[in-house]
Amino acid sequence: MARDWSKLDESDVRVRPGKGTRPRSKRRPAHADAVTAMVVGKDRGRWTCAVDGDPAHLVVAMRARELGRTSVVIGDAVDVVGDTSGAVDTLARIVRVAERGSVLRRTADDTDPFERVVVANAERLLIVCALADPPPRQGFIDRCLVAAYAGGLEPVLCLTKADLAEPDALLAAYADLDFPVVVTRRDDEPAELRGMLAGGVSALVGHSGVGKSTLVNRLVPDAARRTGEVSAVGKGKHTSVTAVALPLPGGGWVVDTPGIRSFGLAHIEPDDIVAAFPEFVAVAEECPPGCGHRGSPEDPDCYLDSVIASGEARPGRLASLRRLLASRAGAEDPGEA
Ligand SMILES: Nc1nc2c(ncn2[C@@H]2O[C@H](COP(=O)(O)OP(=O)(O)OP(=O)(O)O)[C@@H](O)[C@H]2O)c(=O)[nH]1
Ligand SMILES: [Zn+2]
Repeated sequence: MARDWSKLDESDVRVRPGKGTRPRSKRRPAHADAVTAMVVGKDRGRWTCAVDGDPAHLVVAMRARELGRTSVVIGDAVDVVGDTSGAVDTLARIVRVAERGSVLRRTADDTDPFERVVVANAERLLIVCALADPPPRQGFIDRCLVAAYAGGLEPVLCLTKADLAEPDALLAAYADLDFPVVVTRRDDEPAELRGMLAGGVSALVGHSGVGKSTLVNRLVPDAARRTGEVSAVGKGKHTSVTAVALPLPGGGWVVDTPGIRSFGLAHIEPDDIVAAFPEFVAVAEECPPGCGHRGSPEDPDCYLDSVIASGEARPGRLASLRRLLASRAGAEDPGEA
């Protein structure tokens, strides 16, 4: 997703053919007065941006014409010009979008064949999964992990409804993956989770009914009001909010992603997943070209097993890695994740 901004600035140069001795191009100032902001809401061609990341300084902006159809999503770091006071009925302009540090893509579906980025620059992906009601689905968690690792986000697994079932079996299933797991229940303060989410942007995913709203309302005391506010600023109230970043009282943001039921994994290469398992990276380069690293029977010449044989990695790590590779390949849980 790296963009070359020097190139993009050249779209500022307007060439007028056939005007005699007039200068054939005019270089506009490169928006020296721009302020930087984080996109926290998106609704029908209007973006809500927090100037300098300040949740109290929200500005509604449109996309400057020179950006064309450049994608601008929640979490993007943007440069904004024009009236950036945030006063009612003002409209600023987004003139630049910074290179993204991480991306979360939703999967293509019937209404849109492209895997679009829904959240940019999130530090972590909070995978919310109920221990019961609805029953946990490991296939879903695995696909979320693939999306997180490949997109450059740190996964955090949040197991909810601990009053209904024990977390032991799920904890065991992920013990080899070395990412943080937190267990919550509605009648407990989510203090540990609060600590994990402090600072940076956390994107939240989970099936309907797992307790995301319950959690968000706990973490962001005025979440309901803010959701309305962000969608209402400047344009009147709309209901079609796709994703919204909500400020955490202790700093940082949570992004709920309603409607995101699965992630786009089609563009992900096996090596993108291996990259999240440092002890296998070097050896993976010795595999035959195009190796999917899944071992027999899919990749009988895969070299990763040698790391286990030499004792440099735990067998559980390779098993977990291969489970994720299978998940990416759609071997498990095909269709909806
Ligand atoms: N027993 C129990 N029920 C819970 C817990 N957390 C949430 N629930 C219940 O589970 C149901 C779904 O919770 P929500 O917070 O609405 O779930 P959600 O993930 O936001 O669901 P959607 O809005 O459909 O995406 C509600 O009836 C909650 O009261 C919990 O820790 N224990
Ligand atoms: Zn291999």
